[in-house]
Amino acid sequence: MLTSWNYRGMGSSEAIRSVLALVKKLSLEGGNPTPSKYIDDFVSLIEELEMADLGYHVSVDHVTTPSSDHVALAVYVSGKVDSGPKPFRFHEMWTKDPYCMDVIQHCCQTHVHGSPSFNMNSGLVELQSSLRVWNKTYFGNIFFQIKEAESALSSLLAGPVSDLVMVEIKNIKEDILELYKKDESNWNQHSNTSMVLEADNNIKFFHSNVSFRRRRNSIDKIQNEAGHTNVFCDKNRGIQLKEKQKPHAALFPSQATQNMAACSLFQPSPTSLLIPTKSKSKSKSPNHPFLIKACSTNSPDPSLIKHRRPADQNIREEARHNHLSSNTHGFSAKYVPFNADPTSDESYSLDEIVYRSRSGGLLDVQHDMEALKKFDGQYWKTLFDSRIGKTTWPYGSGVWSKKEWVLPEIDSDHIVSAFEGNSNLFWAERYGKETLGMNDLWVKHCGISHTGSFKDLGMTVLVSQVNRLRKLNRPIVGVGCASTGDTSAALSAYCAAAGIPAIVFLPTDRISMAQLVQPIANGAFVLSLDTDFDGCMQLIREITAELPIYLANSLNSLRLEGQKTAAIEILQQFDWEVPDWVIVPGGNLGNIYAFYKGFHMCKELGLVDRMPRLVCAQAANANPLYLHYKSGYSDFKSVKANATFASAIQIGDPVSIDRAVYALQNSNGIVEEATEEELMDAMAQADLSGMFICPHTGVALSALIKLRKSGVIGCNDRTVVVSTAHGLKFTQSKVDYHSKSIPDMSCRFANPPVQVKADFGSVMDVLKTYLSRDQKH
Ligand SMILES: N[C@@H](CCOP(=O)(O)O)C(=O)O
Repeated sequence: MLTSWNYRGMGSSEAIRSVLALVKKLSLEGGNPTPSKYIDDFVSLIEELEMADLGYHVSVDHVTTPSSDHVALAVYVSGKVDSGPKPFRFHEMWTKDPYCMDVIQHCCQTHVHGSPSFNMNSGLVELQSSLRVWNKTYFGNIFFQIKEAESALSSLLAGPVSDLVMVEIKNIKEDILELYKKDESNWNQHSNTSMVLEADNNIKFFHSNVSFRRRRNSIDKIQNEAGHTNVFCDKNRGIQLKEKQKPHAALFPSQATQNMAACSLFQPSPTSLLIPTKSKSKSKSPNHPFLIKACSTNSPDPSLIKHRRPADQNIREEARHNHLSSNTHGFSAKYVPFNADPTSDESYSLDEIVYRSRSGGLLDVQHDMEALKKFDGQYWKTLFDSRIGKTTWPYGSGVWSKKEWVLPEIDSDHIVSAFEGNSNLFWAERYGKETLGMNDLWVKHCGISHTGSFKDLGMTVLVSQVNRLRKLNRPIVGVGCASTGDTSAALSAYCAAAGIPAIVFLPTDRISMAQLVQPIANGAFVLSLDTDFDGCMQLIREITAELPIYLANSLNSLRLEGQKTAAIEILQQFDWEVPDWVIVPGGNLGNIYAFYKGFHMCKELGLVDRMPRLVCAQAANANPLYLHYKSGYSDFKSVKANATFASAIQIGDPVSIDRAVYALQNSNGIVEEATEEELMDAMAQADLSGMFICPHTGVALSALIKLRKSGVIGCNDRTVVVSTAHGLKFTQSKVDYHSKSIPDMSCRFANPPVQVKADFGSVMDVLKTYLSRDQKH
């Protein structure tokens, strides 16, 4: 051992401490020794030690002439150094772990047969050894546990990735995160201990140690998303980090670095940090392969980036590489006649271009439920939950996170998605309480979406299938739809994203300016037709029968496969608890069936045990379903739809009437209607509570108001109102309402702007009036 012995009493090893004790004794006896006197004393101390027979042999090989209060010594210590039992030290970090309390409680409860002091003493003795054992097993092998988990993860990632494997991957990643947390506590504890032991005793030693560690652990290059590395070298200091962040985190990982680790576990993080290895030091600094890993500056460790997407790959290619699109469980779906006789064997591949059954009826997408049922409800819930909010292609989408239930056979490579879905479920606290006396009212904001309406959910599916068919060289020259504004906006955007021509038929002057400009901006071929939606729908059906233009209206049952995911999402957002009521505005009536189908699948596959009751809400000016419902679903008669502020549901001959009736009959459903005044008041009143809804959502809220008044919906019923489009698409109707320019409408909740002269007195006057009025309220 080479050491520098400070005769004023500083040292570090056990042997030297023993020597120091004797030196101090000597000092007390003989006064403060001078350096030269000290050398003699030291030699005799060594002899004393020898004679004391402490179980080890100590000898001084060389002593320099002291030039300061430090003397260089070569001290040999051999034999067993018995420093006595290691003192028990209670670690603060233990208290942060819930299992620690179990250990403590167990030890406190086991000794109940002696006197209280005996019990306490026995408990403490046992606690001491139990905590030691627990600490060793729990914190002692984290490094190996991390290694094991990582290698399990690597093998899983290297093999074909099935859905079960994905769940396993997720679990392992979560385990690794937990281990990192433990590791962090462990090293925080150790850093504190080191500080107490070393820093207070030897500040210089501590700082030189820290400087060494800082140099060794500093970041010398940062790899960006494109795989390029920025090197930060400073000749004077060796290696220096230019970024604002200092690399202290590398010494003992902080919460921030843990969060970054978490980030990099689940998704490629924009920047990977590479730390140079200076030596195979015995540093206790933990080695975090996902975040910070030692690697040579010149030859980066390839394993460092094994979980990151290579720089020249995008998320779609990454999915391809990881076989994320493989349908290893053989899930499948086909078209069958809607509500078909179970004995019918009529069916079509989803790759066929077919919109009607042989008898001219509607079609439905039927999934192989037996294949899906091989996995229980818990499996599906876990799988769907694991995909929320990621950027993994294509599961980051609320629709494609349920891919197995939507289009199981499509290759992820063919999917056209804007990561739609995952829309906000808004707790309408104030509106619910003040307007309806309800405390569990929710608004599912499907309009907070890529093109501002729920149509995105269906359109991603339809355009993806078209994309696939075109890749399979099927002769599809474009995709067309008739629209009241939202379908055309969604179709145009998704087609533009995929480079597929979109053709939209719009009724002149019947859609909002915002809705009209959407397909125009997205490059669709826009036909403004002098008819209503029903006229446009009739025309597009005829045209698509003649030309190889794929029909994108919800007559095409593919659309509903995407739309049904909104229902699954609601359940998911309630942690798989079923609401009592779901209220959906209805026009062409595909959506009410889509909601039914989503809820029904969740029940059939064991994710939930019941269905909510459905309510379909129509504008009184376009109410064919309401009239049909009132007639007890006898003969359906289409109507001439009159102008309504809820222009997107101004439809008199809904394509999906049979689907809607089926959905309502099988969910103990109700149909309600709303006059123009009711729907506009409901919209304005909801807006005054902080929403900004579309008139169609106003129709749904009017239905709710009526059902609350009649007592059908109870004050504690958990109720979800589906908001179908973004309010910003319908600003003109709001402007008309708030400027009270709608004939025969009192506009009770209008809040028109006040014109005021731009001088202090005038502004004060109007404010005084306003504020005193406010106080009276
Ligand atoms: N409200 C729709 C009308 C068309 O309905 P769809 O279900 O066939 O898309 C629209 O926004 O165009």
